[in-house]
Amino acid sequence: MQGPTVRESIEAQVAELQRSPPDYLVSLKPLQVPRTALVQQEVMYPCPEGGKNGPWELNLVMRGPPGGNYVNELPVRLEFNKDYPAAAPSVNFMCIIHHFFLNDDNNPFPLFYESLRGDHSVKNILKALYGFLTKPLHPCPSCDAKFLQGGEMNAERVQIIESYKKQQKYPALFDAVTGWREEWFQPELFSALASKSEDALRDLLTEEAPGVYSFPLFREDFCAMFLEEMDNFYASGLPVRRPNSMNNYGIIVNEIGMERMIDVLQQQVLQPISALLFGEEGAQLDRHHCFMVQYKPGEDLGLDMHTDDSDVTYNVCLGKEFEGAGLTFCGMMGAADHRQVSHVYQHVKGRCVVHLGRKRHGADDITSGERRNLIIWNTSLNWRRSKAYREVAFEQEASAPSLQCLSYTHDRDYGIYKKYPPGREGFQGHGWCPPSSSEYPGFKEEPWDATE
Ligand SMILES: O=C(O)CCC(=O)C(=O)O
Ligand SMILES: [Fe+2]
Repeated sequence: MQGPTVRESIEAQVAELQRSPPDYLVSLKPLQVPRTALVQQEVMYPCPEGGKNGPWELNLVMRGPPGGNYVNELPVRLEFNKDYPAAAPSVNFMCIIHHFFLNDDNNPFPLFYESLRGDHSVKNILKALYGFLTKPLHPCPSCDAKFLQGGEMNAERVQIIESYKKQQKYPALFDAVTGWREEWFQPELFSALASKSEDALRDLLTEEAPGVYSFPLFREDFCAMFLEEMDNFYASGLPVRRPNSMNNYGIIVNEIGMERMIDVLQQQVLQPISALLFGEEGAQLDRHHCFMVQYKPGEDLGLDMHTDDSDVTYNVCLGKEFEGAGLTFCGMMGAADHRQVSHVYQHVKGRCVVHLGRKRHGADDITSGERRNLIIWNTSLNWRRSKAYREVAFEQEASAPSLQCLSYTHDRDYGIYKKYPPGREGFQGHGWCPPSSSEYPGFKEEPWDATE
């Protein structure tokens, strides 16, 4: 007689947990086969139907102890493979969390897995995770202090979100249980998604340039409502987290309570489009960084050429009225034409542009009015683990870069061609691009001490 399969043994544990969940478990989804699997360091997709040999993923939501620093709902994913239970599942926090014992990818330090002492039952892992949210993994004065510091950062973030709950103008924008309303979307997009037809979706996509697509996303009244909510947050006086070091204006919407709502948008709307357009990078979107940028004369005007720390980027224009502010695209990071201009996209309110994060792009200066765009940087766990992601090959550039594609934050030859924008002179001499093996014939590096 055969014993239970790995899958059956995990499912039996899930059923038991559903029957008698610990207090800290908020919800537990059924075990499922992920969209992608990593085979021999390459992303393979889709996972074999039925998932007889794994991998499997278990998605759950839990919280830390009452009165502690992790009282918010925390989505967690456990990834199992066929070597379970000998091999522990990998644990991923699928959300923003500040915790000293998590690495940059939100995976617990190896010490966490050691603390399981070989007991890889789901129940024991959840118990250990609850402990992880309660006390330092490694008690010593230095770790105690860093654990507390991470915890306080987390609690401060949660506190801002909680305070804003009472002041939201449009609570529907934060209600991930009801989710995204049909009337917020451009009707043709909603119908294409509802039909689940790839052809219908494809018909809505305009290829603006190689690897750059646009499609109708939000209705104008939704854009207006969203902007009103952002202005309402600014007026609340609560601290605003800026999108990145290059933006003095704008806001990370995941920091004001929209993170779970963006999860829903990612899975219901962005995922099918990404899978259609970008078979590897977009096959399985797992996490996101979502923010609104804003530009107007007298404030930030545009954004230097760059690549995003995103696998698939969605960028939708919310308004208001403006002139200038094109989005200039160049080549893919590492490609011979990385710094050759490819296309200048003109934003249209409600319309979304989608591209790989590794496509070099920059926002041209606005000349009048005000522009606000909502940007979603999507990342894929398996794509980031793959060899293709980790080992970017840099080809030799064929010729000098297009002037529009030069980046003062990235390039070693910016000053050879252009004057640094006022206040940005300090970047001179700090560029890394192109790497020395990729220089075009006749490449000249700007000197460290050149002034203008
Ligand atoms: O302003 C835009 O439309 C693009 C901004 C952007 O590329 C970014 O924030 O990464
Ligand atoms: Fe960008």
